[in-house]
Amino acid sequence: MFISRLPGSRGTLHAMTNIAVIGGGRIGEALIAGLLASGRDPRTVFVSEKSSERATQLSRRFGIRTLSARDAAEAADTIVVAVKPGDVESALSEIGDVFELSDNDKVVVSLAAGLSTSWLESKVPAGTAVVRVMPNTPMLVGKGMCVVSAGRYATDENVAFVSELLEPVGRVAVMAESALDAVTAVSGSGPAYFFLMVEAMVDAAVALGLPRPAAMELVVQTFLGSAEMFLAEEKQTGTLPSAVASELRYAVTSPGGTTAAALAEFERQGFRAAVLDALGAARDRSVKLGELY
Ligand SMILES: NC(=O)C1=CN([C@@H]2O[C@H](COP(=O)(O)OP(=O)(O)OC[C@H]3O[C@@H](n4cnc5c(N)ncnc54)[C@H](O)[C@@H]3O)[C@@H](O)[C@H]2O)C=CC1
Ligand SMILES: O=C(O)[C@@H]1CCC=N1
Repeated sequence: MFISRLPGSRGTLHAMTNIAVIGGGRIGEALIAGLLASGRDPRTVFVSEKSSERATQLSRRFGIRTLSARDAAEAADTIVVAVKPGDVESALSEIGDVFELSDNDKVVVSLAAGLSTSWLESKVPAGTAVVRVMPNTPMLVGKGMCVVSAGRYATDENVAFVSELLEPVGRVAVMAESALDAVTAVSGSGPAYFFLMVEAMVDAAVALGLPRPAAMELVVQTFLGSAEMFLAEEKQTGTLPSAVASELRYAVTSPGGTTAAALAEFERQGFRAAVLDALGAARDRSVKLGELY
């Protein structure tokens, strides 16, 4: 069910592949920025964006062409749909006849939360290869987490192709589609939980009398360094068991010390229960989004 690859193991398969990104919003931009920062030729990326102001911004920022959804899809082998779930149907209808007219097999990659591959397949000509991906915004800096699931007509080659296309923007895992609602709750929405924690800690630090810029530096560097410790462990041992989190936490927690006092307060305030309920709510919302359209 789970094949995970570290970034950096990319091949050359995608050097010449044209990619159409339909929807140049936050996640579309993160993908484009990550792909270009990794060395992809801007002439191989097209964006279609409803807002002309946004389209101009993207084209200026990245030196890529902005086209209509139909023209972008026609020019590309890989069509990435990066619009809100409620806009996916109309975006796909705009490119409808491109599949029939084209002599190459195009792959449709949906980044939309909640929408199943079977629903997506019902909006494109029968037999079209559809791959569902749950990305996250750290793609912007090449540190994304993308989980890839194959639709009914997507071959192993299609999945390998899409995985390789995404490797330059972070880590890629292949999972069964049944996992994707939970994945969305964990890694798709996850950056927002982290940013909330940063905000909360910075505000708390200010309440303790630290200047806000210093508080921000302390918090961000602490999280960055802590995350790097996991990577160091993985590099050293080749695995990342969840017990590593406990061990690293124990190493900070002196008996009767400051950390133990803080952790006891987190437990008293129901921190773990809040996390459990929050991720459950995100998972349920993803399921619901799939039923809405
Ligand atoms: N923002 C995030 O962190 C993540 C978002 N996603 C998924 O990515 C999709 C996009 O989300 P965001 O980028 O946050 O939304 P967004 O609202 O920032 O971007 C969507 C963009 O699509 C454009 N658009 C709408 N219909 C269009 C059409 N027919 N043709 C061309 N452009 C069109 C809009 O003008 C807008 O700029 C959603 O389906 C969401 O579930 C998935 C993972 C993470
Ligand atoms: O909030 C959302 O619906 C999207 C999907 C995952 C992250 N952002």
